Amino acid sequence: MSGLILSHLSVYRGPCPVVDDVSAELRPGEFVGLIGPNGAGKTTLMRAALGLIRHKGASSLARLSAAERARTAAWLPQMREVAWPVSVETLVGLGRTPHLRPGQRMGEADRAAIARALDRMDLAGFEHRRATALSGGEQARALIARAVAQEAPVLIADEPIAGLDPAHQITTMRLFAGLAAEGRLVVAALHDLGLAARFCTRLLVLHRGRLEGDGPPREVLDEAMLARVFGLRAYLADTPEGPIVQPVEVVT
Ligand SMILES: Nc1ncnc2c1ncn2[C@@H]1O[C@H](COP(=O)(O)OP(=O)(O)OP(=O)(O)O)[C@@H](O)[C@H]1O
Repeated sequence: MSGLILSHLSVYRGPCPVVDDVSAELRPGEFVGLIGPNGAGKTTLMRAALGLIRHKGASSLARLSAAERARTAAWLPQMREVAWPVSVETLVGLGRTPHLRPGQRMGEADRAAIARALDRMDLAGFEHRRATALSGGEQARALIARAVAQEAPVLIADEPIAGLDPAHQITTMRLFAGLAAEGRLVVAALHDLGLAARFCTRLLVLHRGRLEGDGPPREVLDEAMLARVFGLRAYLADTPEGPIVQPVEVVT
């Protein structure tokens, strides 16, 4: 299975880097949470890692041809609006495109991958619904299902649980942790520090474009970092269910 190696990755917007010299080796089997305040550079870092925008330094994914990259990495962008009035099954089926030759019809394996992804995102029974007629959270789940149906070795997701209800946030985080446990690399930008701490195996902290922390959640999420990077005071505890990180107050 593939990982992702970032080497001195920088992205400039004008004279200023919004991603500044980021290096990291992300391995198969990891569920990596990319955390940082608004504007820290998370989306820009992921897009550069995928080779979607100009950057300096290197990303192992950006070096692949477009066809190889589509088979290697599934990408779930931040914007979740579905524009086409197709069925949910057709939408999720688009995730299989990298596996098909031009003009090739989907086969049994593709249909099974679509059914698995629908089931994992709690969308069984939605197959024939029009995607544009789903609620915002249901559309978000259908788009996650499309990315999951790709069954690529790497899944990169920008705020995948934004807009989902609490139960579906947890099931999605559990699904991503399960995909990582199967040997895939999952990278997700996340704002919910509590869920990131509980489900991710590793957190990368981005602050003003720079990597300010990298390691297991309970090593990375300490009082000093939360105050400095997020301007937060949080309740931190270890429980049999995993770590609890609950923001309590803004540090002024
Ligand atoms: N096309 C662009 N042109 C100029 N500046 C940009 C562009 N896209 C992003 N930026 C700037 O780059 C910085 C990083 O943006 P980015 O979207 O990567 O942040 P983010 O960490 O994903 O934020 P959020 O949590 O709000 O989604 C921000 O200051 C943003 O204003």
